Order: sequence, then C-alpha cells, then structure tokens
Amino acid sequence: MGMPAGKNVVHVIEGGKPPPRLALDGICVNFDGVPAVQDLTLDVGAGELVCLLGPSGCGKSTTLRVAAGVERQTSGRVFVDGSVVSDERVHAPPEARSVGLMFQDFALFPHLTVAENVGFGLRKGVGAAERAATVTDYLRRVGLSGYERKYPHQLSGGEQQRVALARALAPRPRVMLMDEPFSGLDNRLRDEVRDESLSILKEEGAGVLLVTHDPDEAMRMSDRIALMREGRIVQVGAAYHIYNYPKDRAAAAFFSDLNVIHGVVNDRQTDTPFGLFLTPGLVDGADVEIIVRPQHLKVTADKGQAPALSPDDGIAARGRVVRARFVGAQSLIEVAMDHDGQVLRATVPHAWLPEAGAPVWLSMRRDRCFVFPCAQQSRVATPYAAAAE
Ligand SMILES: Nc1ncnc2c1ncn2[C@@H]1O[C@H](COP(=O)(O)OP(=O)(O)OP(=O)(O)O)[C@@H](O)[C@H]1O
Repeated sequence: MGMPAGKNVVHVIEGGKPPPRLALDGICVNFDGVPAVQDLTLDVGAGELVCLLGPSGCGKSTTLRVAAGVERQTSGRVFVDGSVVSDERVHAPPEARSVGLMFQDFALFPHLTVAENVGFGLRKGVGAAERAATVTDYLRRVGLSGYERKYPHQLSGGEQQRVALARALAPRPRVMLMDEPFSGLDNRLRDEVRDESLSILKEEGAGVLLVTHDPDEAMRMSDRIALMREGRIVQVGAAYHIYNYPKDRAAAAFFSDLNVIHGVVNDRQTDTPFGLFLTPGLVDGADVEIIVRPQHLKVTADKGQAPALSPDDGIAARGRVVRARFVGAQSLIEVAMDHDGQVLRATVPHAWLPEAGAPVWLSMRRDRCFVFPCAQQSRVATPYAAAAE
C-alpha cells in the first residue's frame, strides 16, 4: 500500500498514440465474496468526459472509488497517463495519482475561507504568491472572483459547488472523478452549474469520469456513456448511439418510457396491427418484442378513415384516448388499442388534449423501433428499416 505512482511504471502506448488519461483494465471488486464490479475495462482520453450510468447498486461508485484509489480492486489494473497506479503489487494512494475528486458528500471545509478551500490541494512547496494567483485564477474561472475571504456558509448551494470544482481543479489533475456532483442542486441551478463545469473541464483537458444515475445528465454532459448493470458495462458509446441503438430492452428503457408490442415470428417476419416487421434469424414461433418510445408513436385524430401514411410509418392502428395530459413542452396521450385493449403512450411536441374516449389512429416511426427476441435480450437492436407491408 502507499507506493507512489510512477515507481512501477507500465506504459500502454499503442501505435504511437498517447495513452488515455485513465485506463481501467479488467477491474473486479468483490465485497465478502459478492461481486460488485466484474471485469470492467474502460478508458478516458484527454479532454474526454465519460459518464458511468446505471441504476442504483450497479457498481458505479465502486468503480470510481477504485479509480480514485480509495477502494482497492480484487483484481485488475488502473493506469493514469499510461503508468500503472494500481495492480496486484502496486497501490498508489489517491494523493499520488493526479486525480481530482468531486463526490456528492465532498463538502467544503466550513472553517476555511473560500481561498483556503481552493488552495487546500495545492502542493505544499508552492509559494504564497503562486498559491494566491492560482486560487484567484480558478475562482475567476468558476465565476467567483472576489469570493476569496468568504466562508462556505455565506455561499449558495451553487456557489459552494463551484468552489468545490475550483478546489478539485486547482492542482491540475490529469483525471477528474465526479460522483453525482450536481445532485444536491435544484433543477435550475443544476443546469447552470453543470454547463459551466463542463466548459471548464473541457478547457482543462483532464479526462473526466462522472457517475450519474440520471440519463439526461449523462446525455447532456458526456462524450461517451458507459451503461452499467450488475457490475458490468453493458454498452459504451456516444449518447446518440446508445439512445438510438440500445443493446437490449433494459438499455432502451433506461433513457425513456417504452411501449412494448408483442408478436410471434412466422416465416422470418412478425405481423402486428402496425404492419409487418422482418425478423430474420429468428425461428418460427419465437416471441419478439417490438419496442417504440412514446415520441416515436404518431397520433392522428380519427376523421372517419385511416390516415394516409408513408411506408416509413407502417400501418395505423385505431384506439381510443384514455387520458391526455400536458407535460411541459409536450402532451402525453394514452390510448387503449381497439385490437387488444393494450394502452400505449404517445407524446406529441405541442399542446393537444383530445377528450377521453376520442378515437385516434396510432402509427410508429418504423426506423425508430427496436425488435428484440423476448427470451434472450442481448441482441444488438437495429432501428427497424421499413419493411414490406
Ligand atoms: N464497502 C462495501 N461493503 C460491502 N458492499 C458494498 C460496499 N460498497 C458497495 N457495496 C455493494 O456493492 C454494490 C455496488 O455499490 P455501488 O455503491 O458501487 O453502486 P452504485 O451504482 O454507485 O449505486 P448508487 O447509484 O445507489 O450509489 C452494491 O450492491 C453495494 O451494496
């Protein structure tokens, strides 16, 4: 324990590329024999922000704690800038890893001024003038010039958060590790502090690993999202990719409400009231789920006949409105389908509140549907390309 980083250096430079700021290689963590993180491999490049996203208890914080050095992995290796900081032989403590930490409960020291808080992590050898200049510089960057002499209790929650960010950044870490750092802020402040923090982090060029269970936060902040479940990464990619090409139903469900339409394969296709879906590779009789997000269901008022649709929208099926609500920028319309009574949820991007019982037609954006076999939900879904009707 306690060996400084760099004593046991292993470089992982491939093909002349600079190594990632942070690399986690085959990390496993067991608590009393129970796996919390399993064979997790992930890297974060310079200036990149990667979000670990997943439900409570899936191992996000444990992964971050391993990267920070406050938890030691059962097996696997951690590299910072290509140098091993933890493996079976070496375990550098957090202060020797060049990592900045911003955890949910990482409170400011109440008895220290803002300047003292920000200067806290700077090297002991730094002279007073350089220390003061660094503190002033970072306070300016987080928009808190002139706050040097205040104490934490004199600041708002958002200001405290920004001081915490300045404190974490001032030692110029190569890696920033953030665990739900904005969760204590109200919605309006959160957006503001999040966006400001993001631009400062980008400027600094550190590799950032951020833990969140909030898919909106992950999509808003990340360059890449690593979606975790039960200690493992199930999918990694840019927000657009994971949202539009989810690996399975659970991955799709993490980002929004879903409608699930069941069908059975017959002759490599699945017939539904919304049209025929090609399901090659699945045997006759296999149960499939056709998944569609509420914003990809189109609602058309019933004017006595089925609406004319483009082939991309398949076939319209009729139902009756159960309930319609205005929810901010959109309206949520729940419709009980005539053919089986299933209630499907659709959103329309404007105010439209048809009365309960009103007949409407629903059709789906076929390029936005995902088809998964029911039993084994691990096939990579492709957005459904328009099939022959
Ligand atoms: N010190 C510990 N001792 C025993 N079990 C632990 C310890 N820390 C975490 N665990 C367990 O490991 C699993 C992963 O926990 P972890 O805190 O990493 O999850 P998480 O995804 O960060 O959850 P949350 O979003 O709720 O913080 C959980 O089952 C948790 O109970």
